[in-house]
Amino acid sequence: MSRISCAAVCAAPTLGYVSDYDYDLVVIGSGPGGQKAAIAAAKLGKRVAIVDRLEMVGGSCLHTGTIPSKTLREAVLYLTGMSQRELYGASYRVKQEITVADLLSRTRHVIDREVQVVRAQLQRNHVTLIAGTARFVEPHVIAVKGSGQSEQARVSAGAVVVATGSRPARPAQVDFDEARVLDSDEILQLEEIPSSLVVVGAGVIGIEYASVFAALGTRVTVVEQRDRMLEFCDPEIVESLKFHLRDLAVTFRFGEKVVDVVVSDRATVTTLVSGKRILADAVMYSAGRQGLTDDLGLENAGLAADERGRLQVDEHYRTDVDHIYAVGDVIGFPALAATSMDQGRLAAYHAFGEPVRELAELRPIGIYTIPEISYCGATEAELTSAAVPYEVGTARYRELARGQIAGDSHGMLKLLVSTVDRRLLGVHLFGTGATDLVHIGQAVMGCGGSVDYLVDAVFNHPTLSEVYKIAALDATNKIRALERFGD
Ligand SMILES: Cc1cc2nc3c(=O)[nH]c(=O)nc-3n(C[C@H](O)[C@H](O)[C@H](O)COP(=O)(O)OP(=O)(O)OC[C@H]3O[C@@H](n4cnc5c(N)ncnc54)[C@H](O)[C@@H]3O)c2cc1C
Ligand SMILES: NC(=O)c1ccc[n+]([C@@H]2O[C@H](COP(=O)([O-])OP(=O)(O)OC[C@H]3O[C@@H](n4cnc5c(N)ncnc54)[C@H](O)[C@@H]3O)[C@@H](O)[C@H]2O)c1
Repeated sequence: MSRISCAAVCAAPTLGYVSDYDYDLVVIGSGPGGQKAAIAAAKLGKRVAIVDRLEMVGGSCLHTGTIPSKTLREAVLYLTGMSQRELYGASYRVKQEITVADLLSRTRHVIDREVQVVRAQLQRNHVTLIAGTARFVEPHVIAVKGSGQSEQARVSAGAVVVATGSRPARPAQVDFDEARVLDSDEILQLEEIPSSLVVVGAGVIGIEYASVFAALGTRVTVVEQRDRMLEFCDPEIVESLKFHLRDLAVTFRFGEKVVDVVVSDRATVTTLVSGKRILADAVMYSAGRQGLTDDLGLENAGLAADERGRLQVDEHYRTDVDHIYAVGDVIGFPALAATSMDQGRLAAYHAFGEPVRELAELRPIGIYTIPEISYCGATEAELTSAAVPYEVGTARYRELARGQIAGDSHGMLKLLVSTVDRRLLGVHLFGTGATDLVHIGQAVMGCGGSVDYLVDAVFNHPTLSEVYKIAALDATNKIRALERFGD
């Protein structure tokens, strides 16, 4: 175990209190939640340490989750030539035989660069990085074990932020062999691209990976116990995604549950409750995640996790023990890198009495399937059940010059607009750049803007952003027609 000290380590607290503890704050876990908690406290002049295994600096977000999966997607889009096929024809490829090495070299490069960024940020904010695995021995005392499993350090802390993240849930009856039967954290270790793959669980992780492998030419079967997938999204957009995935030879088995997976050195057979058997090169489980609290010694801190390893917190991310906070995946929903970062920052502010504003309620969802999906605000189903009258404005990328230039004819935007006061209530996107474009709608809605702003604003041409203007015109044309009918 090593302790990587930073220049001018341990700046004295500036807020007028002197602590007997080694650190004012110790953060356990260096993922997005932990990083932002540590830096926020350091910016307040606190003495901060963050504990994680050296090879995990940046968290599972950086090593097995968000960043590698998004980089893999980008590599697949580029090498398969998929996003250019509308322009150059169905047989267009940048590389004929794509190997795991081709894909992983890009992923490795991005991870290495990002680790450097995280370490540099911690260093320049004078956060001490303690390498190892942390465990509570007392509510204010944390023992750190190195790779040899022996205790290497003991540190005391005025406040603690637990940001230990999550791991994939693994059903006990399935024999994960790290070669053909894998969970979603292990999928990046595949030695070759499978020609067929069973994905168990059609949550966000399952569907993102299903679309990446389908784009690579793998025959994918998705098994999902519920009757539908991504039920929180706009059903029309989910239908469009399913259409695209089926077109890439994805088979969906909804309302089906896996009972058994048998593996040999050549293949796997997945058996469903209905009796169906699916032969495939590999199986990936993406059937939910479990908070990482098993070995944290929570009992020594006066805490307990629920059956899914999660810690309960109040609105300030404080656990039942006043000086211990928890953020990120370890507190469960929404379990996103996006939200974990802000939770970390807010927890640190609260711990040191810094005034905070609550996070804006309006939060975007981004799903990096191929094509991607993103939305913000209300869905049609929510507005209908709340009896809020609205009109829909729709625009398709194929109507945009930029859509033609980019070779995306299937992309679309749906705007949901109040017919009472013309406020924007929801935006739903499908296609190229959806996860970026959503922020235009988010900003307008966040400022209480109306559809008229989008009609009157001048947009750069040719851009995909113009999709907002066309959808806004569509919505206002419909509203006007109805109003005229009313007169
Ligand atoms: C495949 C996949 C794709 C995803 N895609 C997205 C996406 O596109 N957008 C998005 O917003 N979110 C996405 N997520 C979710 C996102 O990755 C997580 O929400 C985020 O990483 C949670 O951050 P965290 O701070 O809770 O910690 P994590 O990133 O989970 O990191 C926790 C860290 O704590 C460390 N740790 C654990 N126990 C200890 C201990 N006892 N001592 C010391 N250190 C410890 C671990 O080593 C790890 O480094 C994805 C997740 C997966 C799995
Ligand atoms: N783009 C993003 O924002 C992004 C990307 C990936 C992951 N994430 C986050 O990661 C978290 C975990 O995602 P996830 O997809 O693993 O979990 P999930 O809980 O969302 O989905 C798991 C799915 O597996 C199904 N399932 C469970 N057991 C099954 C069985 N035996 N047979 C068939 N189906 C089964 C469940 O019904 C469920 O639909 C989510 O909270 C998500 O927000 C976010």
